[in-house]
Amino acid sequence: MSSGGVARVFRGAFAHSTRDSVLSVHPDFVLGVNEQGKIVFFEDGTNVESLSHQWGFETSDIELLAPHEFFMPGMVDTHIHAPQYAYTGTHLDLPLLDWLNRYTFPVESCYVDLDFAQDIYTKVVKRTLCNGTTTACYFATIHTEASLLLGQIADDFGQRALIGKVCMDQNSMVPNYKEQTDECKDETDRFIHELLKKKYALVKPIVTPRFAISCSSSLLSDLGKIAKNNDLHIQSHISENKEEVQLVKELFPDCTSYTDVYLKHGLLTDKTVMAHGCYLTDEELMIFHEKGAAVSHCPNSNISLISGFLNVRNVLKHKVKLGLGTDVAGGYSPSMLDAIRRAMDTSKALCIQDAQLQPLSYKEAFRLATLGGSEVLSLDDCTGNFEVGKDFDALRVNICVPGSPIDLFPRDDLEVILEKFLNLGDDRNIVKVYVAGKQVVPFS
Ligand SMILES: Nc1nc2[nH]cnc2c(=O)[nH]1
Ligand SMILES: [Zn+2]
Repeated sequence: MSSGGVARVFRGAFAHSTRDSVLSVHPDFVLGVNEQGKIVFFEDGTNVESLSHQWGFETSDIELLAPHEFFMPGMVDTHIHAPQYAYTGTHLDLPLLDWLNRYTFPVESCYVDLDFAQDIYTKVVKRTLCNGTTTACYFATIHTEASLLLGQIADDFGQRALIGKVCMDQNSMVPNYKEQTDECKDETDRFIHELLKKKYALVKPIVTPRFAISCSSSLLSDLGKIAKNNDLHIQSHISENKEEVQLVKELFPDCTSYTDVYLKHGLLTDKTVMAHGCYLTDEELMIFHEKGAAVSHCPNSNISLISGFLNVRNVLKHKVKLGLGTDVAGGYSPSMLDAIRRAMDTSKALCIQDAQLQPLSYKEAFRLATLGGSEVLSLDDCTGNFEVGKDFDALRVNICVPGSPIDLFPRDDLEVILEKFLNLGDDRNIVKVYVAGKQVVPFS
């Protein structure tokens, strides 16, 4: 395409969320992307002639979408365990703490083997990208080299990612899967500095205490300081399961709540994302709000491990930032479309118990999977919707691909098409994926 600051122009249907609107649909819009992958205009299709003069492109160079196609923002998986992809879809017969000891820790300890890591990490990055995850917030394992490899693979395939080397210095059940406190702190420092040194445009480190049960107070404090000194994101788990909440109470008797454990160790900031939160009290949610910390709702995992139901309405009522996570492999699906569906199911299950509650709409679930996720990861200045100035992270969705699981009817408008895709669609319908303006699916 001609120069003048625009590299690609698309025309067709777009759907996204904005700060003011949970769903905004545009049946005929034009969007321009510059060489840096940023959106430079997003306007009504009737403005195409003036835009072509202003930006110096030929209208014949515009990529036109078919009537059964639309663009939506790429989805943000705010919580996924890359190493657990090795056993996704299996081992869902135990509650959280037994599940960790019996299945998770033994598998994660294998990532000292970089060939094994290379295979699984390549597969999880490819699988999530094909399913429309343009941004992923990953837990890796305790191994620095394998965690760096995950960063390299995400960069190679063009996925936007936060990568966490897992920190844990307590593990009585699988004692070979932990580090000494000093070693864990030093390796975390090394991981952060090595990853930052790579200068990957879209891949950054995130400080990752596994959860309060796996970490000594001294390690938690060190990690809080590392995050502060380097202005880094933080991720962990909180209040996922009742047995876990009880154990945290016993391990940290000086703390008034699970939230207080992270708060006292400097781990609750406006760049923190905590997974699950099923049993957070209103007081704890108020602390989340005050600190600007976020919750990752992982509904598939919450049901699969029989952990609990997060009341999304209550989290939103407290104005706590909220997004969705697959939580592979506690959640058996790596697809954010599944997270959207399970979030709506969970909300409806809660409505069965409490008729006063308003169920989550598909529009709200769509927002959580896109703009909400970007807010959770404090990346909403560069991704999450199609606002001018943001990176073009997008899915080109085609409802009528061969073998499509969706049937369209003549009266189906764009909102209906979107709702059908969210409820019935899959990776066959995601014909192209863009991250920061670059086409990353189909793979080159
Ligand atoms: N679902 C889940 N919860 C956790 N809590 C601590 N570690 C984990 C994990 O790997 N998965
Ligand atoms: Zn998790």
